[in-house]
Amino acid sequence: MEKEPNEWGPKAWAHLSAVRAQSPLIQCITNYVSMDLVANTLLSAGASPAMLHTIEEIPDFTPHVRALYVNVGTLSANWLPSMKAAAQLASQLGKPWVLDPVAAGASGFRLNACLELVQLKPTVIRGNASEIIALSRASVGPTKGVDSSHESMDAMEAARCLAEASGGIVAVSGAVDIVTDGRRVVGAHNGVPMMQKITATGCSVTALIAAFVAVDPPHAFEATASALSVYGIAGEMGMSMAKGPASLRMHMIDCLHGLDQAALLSRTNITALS
Ligand SMILES: Nc1ncnc2c1ncn2[C@@H]1O[C@H](COP(=O)(O)OP(=O)(O)OP(=O)(O)O)[C@@H](O)[C@H]1O
Ligand SMILES: Cc1ncsc1CCO
Ligand SMILES: [Mg+2]
Repeated sequence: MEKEPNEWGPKAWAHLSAVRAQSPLIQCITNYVSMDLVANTLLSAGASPAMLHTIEEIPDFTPHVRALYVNVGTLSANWLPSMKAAAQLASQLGKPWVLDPVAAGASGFRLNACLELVQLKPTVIRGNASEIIALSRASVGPTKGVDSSHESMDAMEAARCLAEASGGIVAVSGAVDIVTDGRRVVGAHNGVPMMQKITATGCSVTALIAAFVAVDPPHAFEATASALSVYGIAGEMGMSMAKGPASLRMHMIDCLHGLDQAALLSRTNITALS
């Protein structure tokens, strides 16, 4: 899609600059597969990650974080109470929290866990198309597990419904990243297909959304679209040096760390979809 010059480049730069200046502390209750890439993505963006998940620590630690990130990727029954307790406390304290409903439709247990977490009013939910469709319909179904079997555009209506039902922002990643608050819908057109061949890039962009929302809680919609675009730009710039998924992973971290204003302003590609 042709890029239109608009106000999104400066917004994305303002968010990234604020993360770099403030280094917000982000509590991450995330899956085992993603912990390393999530922490490195947050650090390279300028945020401060902490992977604390045991329930005993939540009353002391969660009040000090700027945002909470909950990801159900390697869910087990003994982790769910921590996720709920941290989400509940974050909500009570007026802190943003962000949900990644990995493989939401893979089992009844996982779907119910995600629906219970949605009841705790996440500021943002970011999933791939299959995850957002499963969550919006509250249905367990044929699934490719953590990967999507739908295009992001197929999930636009599901995303809008879920945003209305949850009262938060919903983002669907894919070739076009869709962001909606139930009324407005924008698409972020950055990124490269090879990002799907690196495990936990989705988990990592959700964590980046938490960092961007942490520095601008009143504008969670804008912060979410900005984070998706910035991560996509790191992918585009990294791809020009990469030989495959493993080196793209490394170059993306470097590019996110080094991303400057000129590159960001010229590459940010966010457009209205409704
Ligand atoms: N076809 C594509 N073109 C460009 N960028 C893409 C494409 N598909 C995915 N991406 C980007 O890759 C990142 C991960 O999105 P994806 O939809 O693969 O997440 P996911 O399925 O939740 O991944 P994971 O579960 O492995 O963390 C996002 O930043 C997204 O914008
Ligand atoms: C592969 C995988 N399995 C559970 S979580 C995860 C990381 C990508 O979502
Ligand atoms: Mg995912």
